[in-house]
Formats: sequence, C-alpha cells, structure tokens
Amino acid sequence: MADLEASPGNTTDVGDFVKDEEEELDLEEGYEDTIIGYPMYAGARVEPWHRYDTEDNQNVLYPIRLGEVLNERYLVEHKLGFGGGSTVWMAFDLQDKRDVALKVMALGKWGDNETRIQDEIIKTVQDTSRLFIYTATFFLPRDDKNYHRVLVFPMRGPSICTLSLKRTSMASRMSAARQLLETVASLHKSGIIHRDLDARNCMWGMAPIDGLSRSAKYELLGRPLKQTIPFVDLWKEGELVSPVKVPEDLRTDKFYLCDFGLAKKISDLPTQRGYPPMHYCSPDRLHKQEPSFACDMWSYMAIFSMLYLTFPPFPTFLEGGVQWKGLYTHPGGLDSWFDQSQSPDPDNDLAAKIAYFRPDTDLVERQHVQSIMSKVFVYHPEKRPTATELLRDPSFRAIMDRYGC
Ligand SMILES: Nc1ncnc2c1ncn2[C@@H]1O[C@H](COP(=O)(O)OP(=O)(O)OP(=O)(O)O)[C@@H](O)[C@H]1O
Repeated sequence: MADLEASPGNTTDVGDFVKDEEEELDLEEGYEDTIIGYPMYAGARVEPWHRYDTEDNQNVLYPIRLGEVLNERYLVEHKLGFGGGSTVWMAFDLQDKRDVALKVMALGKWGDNETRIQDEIIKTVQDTSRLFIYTATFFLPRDDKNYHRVLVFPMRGPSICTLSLKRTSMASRMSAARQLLETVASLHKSGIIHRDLDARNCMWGMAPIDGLSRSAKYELLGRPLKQTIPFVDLWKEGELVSPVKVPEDLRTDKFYLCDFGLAKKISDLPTQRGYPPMHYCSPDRLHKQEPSFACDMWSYMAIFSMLYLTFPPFPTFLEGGVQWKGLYTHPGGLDSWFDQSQSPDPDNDLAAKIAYFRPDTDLVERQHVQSIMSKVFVYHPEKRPTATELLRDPSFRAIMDRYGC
C-alpha cells in the first residue's frame, strides 16, 4: 500500500462521465439482486435526480462534484452511498491527510436528529467503538440562505450483502452477529432505540488506504462513473456518481452500526415518522405501535438470519395477534398474517428454511438456530428477549461457541 504520491496531487482525474445512454441507464436505473426468486435488495446505484429539485421537496439534497474542496479542507474523491436523508462521499482530509466519509445531510429535520442522538450516545453509551460516531461537523450554505449539515466520519465499509456473505467464513459472520448484538445491548442500556436496523446500516471495517494516490484508490475501489445532475436547473454544479466497491481483501472483521437518523431515546416524545425496510420491520411497527427496544430485536434477528442463512429476513409470521388487526401502515398492505384460519406450510416453516439454506449443518446446530429465531420472531413485542437476554441465551451461546466467537 506504500504509494506515496499525495492524493490531492492529481487534480484532473476525478472519474469518468457516462459515454452513452446505456451507461446512463446503468447509473440511474434500479437493480435487483435475487436469490432463487426472492428479492434481496432493490435499489438504484445513485440517488434520483429529482431529490436535487427544490420544488415540492423539503428534503432537498446538496449538489456536489468530484474534485470539489468542501469547508476548505475535504477534497471529494469518490461516492460512498446515499440514503433517505443524505449523500455520503469519500473525501481526502487535506489537513489530517486521511480519507474520511462526509455525510451531507438533506435539508429538513433528519440531520438535527442524527446529531442530537449521536451527542447523546457520546455522553451515555459506554462502548462506542462499533458505532459510527462523527468526528467533526460543518455547514454548507445554499444560495437561498439555508444550510446543509455535514457530518465527518472515519471511512468504513462495505455493508453486508448476500453475494459477499456467501464468500465470507461462518466464523466472521457469527462474530459480526455477536458484535452487533453487543452493540444493540449497549445502546438499549443507555435508553436508545435505533429504529432502523437493516443490512445497509451494518458495515464491516475497512483497512486504511490514505497513503495511496487517487489513481491507486480508483484502481482498488472502482473508477467513479458520473453524470451531471440532469433536468434540474441547479444553483450550483453537481453530479450523480456511482459508489465505491470495496474489495473483500480490504475488509476487516470489525462490525459497525451506522445511521442514527431515526434513533430516539425511549423517553423522547413524540416519535417522528420512519421505518426500516419492510423485511426488517417488526409487525408491531407496521401496525402503528410505538417503537420499542423489542422492534430493534426483531430487526436484529432479521440481520442475524441474513448473516446465518445469507437469506433475507424471514418474511412470514409465526403466531397470531389480535390488537393490531386493521392498523397496517402501508397502503394496500395485507393483514393476512392475522388470519387465524391459515395453517402453517410445513415445507416453508423456519426449520425447513434453515435446512434448505444451510444443508451443511447438523441437526443440533439447526435446532439451536431455530430456537434463537423463534424466540425473537414473535408478534408480541413484550415476549421477545432483550439484547442482554439473547446474549446469554444457551442456544445463542452454543452457536457462538461452535464458530469460535
Ligand atoms: N462512514 C462511512 N464509510 C463508508 N460508507 C458509508 C459511511 N457512512 C455511510 N456510508 C454509506 O452511505 C450509505 C448511506 O448512509 P446512511 O445510511 O447513514 O444515510 P441515510 O441518509 O441516513 O440513510 P437512511 O435512508 O438509511 O436513513 C450507507 O448505506 C453506506 O453505504
């Protein structure tokens, strides 16, 4: 990794503009990663252009170009990702000579909540070493006198996805499961609910590449493919840029939790709207119940099942419930899980799924995993174990022991 050409020395090469319509579509269009017919993750490589349009948009994004220096300090070199409330850029900190992640918040309240909760975490959570905690913050002004908040983080990545999990050892995957549960337990101990535990917010660590030239970084992480933001009459130039692809050999085994945009103190009132993606969202949240620590536990188990089975979160429900009938939050959504007359499909139940996705395991291991999952995937939030209880659960411990974690 000892390429000493200083990163900012190269001022010309800041990625490739799309050459034709095919590349443009490749950049903008959604893709779907599927496994035996189950959608794993659907999404676009870049944020939709209309999120830069101020019309009817209270959460407008800040336009950025590769090669720009933000706050007279951060040279933007690549894209790391985007979410509902931000774009995230890889930048070279010209002062400290290291790579950082810049989370450039959209206008609106999300950025304020994330900073407020992060400050709360810094004050109250004992071990923050596996949480994405900002190291600095600054503001970027718009032409209309509004300001975008920017949070500076150490660079991490990549987040978990089916394909890379299949190539990852069980020891690393189960170590990630244990680390994440400990992280959730320490957040809960401080009275904080994350509310958005999903695979995109769980990331491996990444070996530093600060010493490399930009071209060497592009060689490792992929060259940015970019397009000037189309259709919007922008007050400042900006680009839609494809994100980095972190090679597996740069990944470390440390497992992090990010994105506190929806997080809240259990005592906070009222709760702002927002849900994790459907596969990770507990039935109580989908049925307008107030968020609780137990919602995080459901989402945690969905991530555990990703890590263990490399399969998306369990899409069906195990028991009936009464009080949520008719309260479904998503228009057109089904209350079919509630139908007590439905009988379970034995080929499709938990045990069958575990056996299908992990034919390499023995019966004892499968029974432990089934026991763990069925304790958490229950309708009634008050019946789910807490993070601390699950860490002590004999089946959870047996699985961790088996994989040396
Ligand atoms: N420190 C980091 N290092 C590397 N990549 C990061 C970092 N922080 C964020 N990312 C990437 O940017 C993406 C968006 O970040 P994040 O989830 O924090 O944004 P958000 O706008 O709060 O999203 P959401 O819609 O989930 O609330 C992440 O999924 C991840 O791919």
